[in-house]
Amino acid sequence: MIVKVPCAVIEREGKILAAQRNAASSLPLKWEFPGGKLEENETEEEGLIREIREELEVEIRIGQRLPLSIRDDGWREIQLVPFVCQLLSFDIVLTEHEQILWLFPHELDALDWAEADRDVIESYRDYLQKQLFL
Ligand SMILES: Nc1nc2c([nH]c(=O)n2[C@@H]2O[C@H](COP(=O)(O)OP(=O)(O)OP(=O)(O)O)[C@@H](O)[C@H]2O)c(=O)[nH]1
Repeated sequence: MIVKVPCAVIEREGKILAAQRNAASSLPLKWEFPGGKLEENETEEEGLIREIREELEVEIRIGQRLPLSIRDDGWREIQLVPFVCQLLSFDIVLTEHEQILWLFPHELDALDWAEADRDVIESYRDYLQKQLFL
């Protein structure tokens, strides 16, 4: 079974939003990019907008799609689909996560990320590097 999970690399003033999963979830207290599994007939973008509303109660604008990061759970393949995003509203309310942090890209490595997210961080840094030469 393949499970698509769009997630948001949310940028603000040069920093990125990192979110800590709650203690009762799968991958408890691991850090991730907010997002979640798609519902039936949703596009990746629709699903991501819905998840960010549910989890953070904010609106986002979706930008560049980054490469998939794939994780084999044993019984399912999680395909993490990251998008670079901007906030359109700023009053974040955490409904599911333990806490969030805004970190500069070089600070991200210090957190205990979900395994699939390490590749996302790499892809995001590549993306930033390319932006510099546009
Ligand atoms: N939202 C999100 N999920 C991630 C990331 N990295 C990663 O491995 N995942 C995994 O992708 C799945 C996303 O599911 P979800 O957020 O919609 O819901 P969930 O925790 O109830 O899922 P689950 O109980 O099926 O594991 C989870 O299994 C989660 O562990 C990430 O950066 N963001």
